[in-house]
Order: sequence, then C-alpha cells, then structure tokens
Amino acid sequence: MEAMTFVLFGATGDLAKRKIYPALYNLFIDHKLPAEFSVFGLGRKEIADVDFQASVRESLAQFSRRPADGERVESFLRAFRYSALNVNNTEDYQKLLSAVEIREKELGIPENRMFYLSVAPEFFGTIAHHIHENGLGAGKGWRRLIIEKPFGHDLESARALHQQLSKAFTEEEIYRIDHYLGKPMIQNLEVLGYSNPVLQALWTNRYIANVQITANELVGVEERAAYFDQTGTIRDMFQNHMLQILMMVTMHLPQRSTPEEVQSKKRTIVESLRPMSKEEVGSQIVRGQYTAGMNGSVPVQGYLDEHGVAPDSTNDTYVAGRIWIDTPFWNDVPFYIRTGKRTHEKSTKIVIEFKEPLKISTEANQDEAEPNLLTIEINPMESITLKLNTRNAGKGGKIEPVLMNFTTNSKDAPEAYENLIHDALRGDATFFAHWDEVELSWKWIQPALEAFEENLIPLHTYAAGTNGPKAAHDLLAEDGFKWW
Ligand SMILES: NC(=O)C1=CN([C@@H]2O[C@H](COP(=O)(O)OP(=O)(O)OC[C@H]3O[C@@H](n4cnc5c(N)ncnc54)[C@H](OP(=O)(O)O)[C@@H]3O)[C@@H](O)[C@H]2O)C=CC1
Ligand SMILES: O=C1O[C@H](COP(=O)(O)O)[C@@H](O)[C@H](O)[C@H]1O
Repeated sequence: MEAMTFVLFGATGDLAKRKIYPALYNLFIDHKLPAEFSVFGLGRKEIADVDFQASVRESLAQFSRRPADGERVESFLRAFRYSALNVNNTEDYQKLLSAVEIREKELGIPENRMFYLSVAPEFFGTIAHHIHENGLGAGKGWRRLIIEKPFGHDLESARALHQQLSKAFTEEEIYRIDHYLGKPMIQNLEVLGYSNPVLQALWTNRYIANVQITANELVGVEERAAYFDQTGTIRDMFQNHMLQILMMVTMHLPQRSTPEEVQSKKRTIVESLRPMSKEEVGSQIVRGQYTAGMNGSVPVQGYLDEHGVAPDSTNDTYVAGRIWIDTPFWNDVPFYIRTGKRTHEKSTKIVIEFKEPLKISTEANQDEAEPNLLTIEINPMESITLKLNTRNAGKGGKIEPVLMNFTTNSKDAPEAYENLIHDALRGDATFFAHWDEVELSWKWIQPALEAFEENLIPLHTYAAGTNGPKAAHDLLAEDGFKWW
C-alpha cells in the first residue's frame, strides 16, 4: 500500500474515538497500513500534539478490540499530529497544508492524501470547497474523500450536497461509508452467491417465496434526540442500511467482480424497485413509534417522554415495508424489510424463505413440513443456517425440520470500520455507496418521506420491548407469510 497522509476532520468527536482510531490501530497491528504514514487530527481547539496523542491512546484503551499498550501503541501514535481548524476559516486550511507538506518531506512520502470528514454533514460542502480552494487536494499523489452518512435529508438536499462535493472531488475519489457494507456477513453475501452453485441456482423467483431483512435494536433514541427526532428510522436506517442490504442480497455477481461491476449491479436493483406514489405508501409501508415498556427487565419510557423529543412528535422509530423488484430474477417475490428501536432484541438478519413444493404438489399430504429457510445472521451473531425437512424414523416417520448451521468466530474478525478504511486506503470502492445508489434510494423513498410528513399514513404504536407494531405483522399475513 502506498504511503499517505490521513487528514481527520472531527478528530475530537465521538465517531473518531469509538471507531476511527481503533480501526486505524488494528490495521496498523495487522500490517495493513503503509510502512510510512502520517495522521493529522483537526478540531477547533488548540491542542498540543502530545495531548492529542494521549487522547487517542485513551480512546484505544477504551474501544480497541486489541490491547493498546507498550511500544506498538507508542510507535502507532508517533504518526499523529494535531492542527486547530475551524471549517470556515481559510487561514486554518493554509496552515494545515503547510504542516502536511512539512511532514510529508520529513517522512519522504508522496502527496497521497485521504480526507475523512467525521463532522456534521452540513460541513461537508464547505470543507470540500476549502480543500479544493486551498490546494490541499492539489498535490502530486492521489486524493480521496471519506464521508459518513447521512448523505442528505431527502432527494433534493442529497442532490445539492452531491453538486457541492463534485466541484472538488470526482465520483471515483469519494468514498461514502455505509457501515453496514463493512460488516463481515454483508461482505460475505458476495462470496456466498458466486462460490456456491447450489445457492446461485436457487437465487431466483422460481424457488424463493419471499425475502425478509430485519434490523431490530434494543436501544432507544439515547442521547441523539436532536438528530433523530428530525430524521426518524426511515432516514436513519431504511433509506441507507436496509436498502443497501437489499441490493447486496439480490444482485447476481460473477466471481472476481470489479467495484464498477458491483456498483452497476446494485444500480440495476435500486433502479428496478417498483415505485410507489404517495397515495400507495399506506398499503406498502408501516410506521411505528414506541411507547413505554421494558428493556429486558428494566422499565423504560416511551419515545415522546425521551429527553429532547418534542412531546407531540410523530417521528418514526420503526418502519416495515413490502418492496417489489421488477426484474426477471425477482418478479413476484415480496421483499419485507423492518427496522426499529426499542424492540425485544438486537438482531440484524436476512431470511430467505423458499417456496413449498410439498404443500403445492400434494394437497392431500398430511405432513406439516415447514418451508426451507436460509437465515443469515449479521449481528450480534454471525451465522448461516439452512432449515431443511427430514423424516424422523424414531417418531413414526414424521417430517421434522433440521438445522444446518455455521457460526463464525467473530471475536478476531476485523470490524466494519477496519474493513472500510482499509478498502478506501487501497482505493477499492466495492463496499462503498456510489452516488447513483444514494440518489436512486432517495428517489424511491421520497413519496414515503412525504406521506410521513403529511401524516397520510397511520402512526402505529408498540410497547418498548416488543416485536414491533401489529400492523407490521399484518403486512405479511396479507400475503400468507409471517416474520421469521
Ligand atoms: N458517532 C457515531 O456513532 C456515528 C456518527 N456518524 C456521523 O459521523 C459524523 C461525526 O459524528 P460524531 O463524531 O458523533 O460527532 P461529534 O459531535 O461527537 O463530533 C463532531 C466533531 O466535529 C468537530 N467540529 C464541530 N464544529 C466544527 C467546526 N466549526 N470546525 C471544525 N470542526 C468542528 C468537533 O470538534 P471540536 O468541537 O473539537 O471543534 C468534533 O470533533 C456525523 O456526520 C455523524 O452523523 C455516523 C454514524 C455513526
Ligand atoms: O447508522 C446507524 O446504525 C445504528 C445501528 O448499527 P448497528 O451496527 O449497531 O446495527 C443505529 O443505532 C443508529 O441509529 C444509526 O444511525
């Protein structure tokens, strides 16, 4: 990997401490960073390099999956420098440029620069503009930009943001992080498809009855009401993470696909999502909000009583939807997606329900065989389970389900941010969200955003600690299915 400078906007923030420093440190230990690299942390306060290094050391002690002590952490920290910068202040960028150049010369490294914007999205455009105007991106090496979701608040604002960024960076230089795309099991979907002919053959509407994608959470709004009450689950989870999982599970990829091929297949999927009008949203999408209930054995308050939430808020903390993909592979297969806060469990998973040939072909047969299910657990477990039916000779030949299960030992696996930062440093955009996907996702979901805002569809309640609103279960029951 080529030597580079990693410029981190928002170096004093929560994401940097919890995710970015531990990811860089673990990459360093695994020899996945270049032999020579330089890191510049940025924030508004004046902080001495040595104090900045101490705060990074502290973050590692708290959040790294590997012990952060001894010489190896010290040698990692020697790469770190700090520069005070207010995103609106031109002089601060000039000061930064000169510090970066001095360090590049000291280390004898090329002018390869990675700009990571771990700051509020309203700063993205300003920062990109200043990087461009002040020559930070004009070195002889490569320049890349990593940004964190949210990429816009709706279709219009996403397009405006894209325009601003495009003035300073090309699409190939922009790496949009959707951390779900860094999860090992999501990355595994690509391999599962092309390396298992048995699955590949079944991956169509001929054999699949429906696909269910779930991202249930135990947590509520926590300390993030200011953001979440303006955002809701539909923007926070559904428009990005859930639709990205949908794309990953439905694209058919040949082996050794290039990032461009992956992006093109994903675009085809999101382009083929059957559009819904604002008036149709009510029949395809369920929105919910949690009321008081339990988090395990602890009583918890309802959403409207959470600190920072407007007492009459109609914000969604739960969304379930039925989606159709109009392609020859997926015609007539319903995709059910649900995600919510304060449900009964933390569980992110994909369930593929296969059609039931037994029931279809022998109506008179009294055996109650369950459908074959392929369950891919993403979080907190990482496993793949296939549910088959077999005859149990010990029980008079009764047909019973059996499970074939593979569970990964995820303790040592790299975390999402490690995978993604490593890919961006290598210039591999496979697991990043391309602008086309982002724009098309906003376009598809825009009528739902409007229906929510105009209160055209009901806001169902569910008690904290339960499995979501009843309406989300009715959505599948209408089609003769149930959530697994
Ligand atoms: N935290 C998380 O788990 C996740 C966060 N994100 C996204 O990541 C981004 C960062 O989030 P998070 O770390 O939580 O945010 P924080 O509020 O914790 O940190 C914000 C950072 O921005 C810096 N900052 C604020 N104003 C300015 C300014 N005018 N000039 C320069 N720097 C400024 C702050 O530095 P200082 O105050 O020192 O100047 C601080 O380092 C956001 O876009 C968020 O949506 C996405 C997914 C998860
Ligand atoms: O992006 C987000 O994701 C988290 C859930 O992530 P996970 O990796 O724990 O499944 C969610 O809690 C948060 O609201 C959202 O912004």
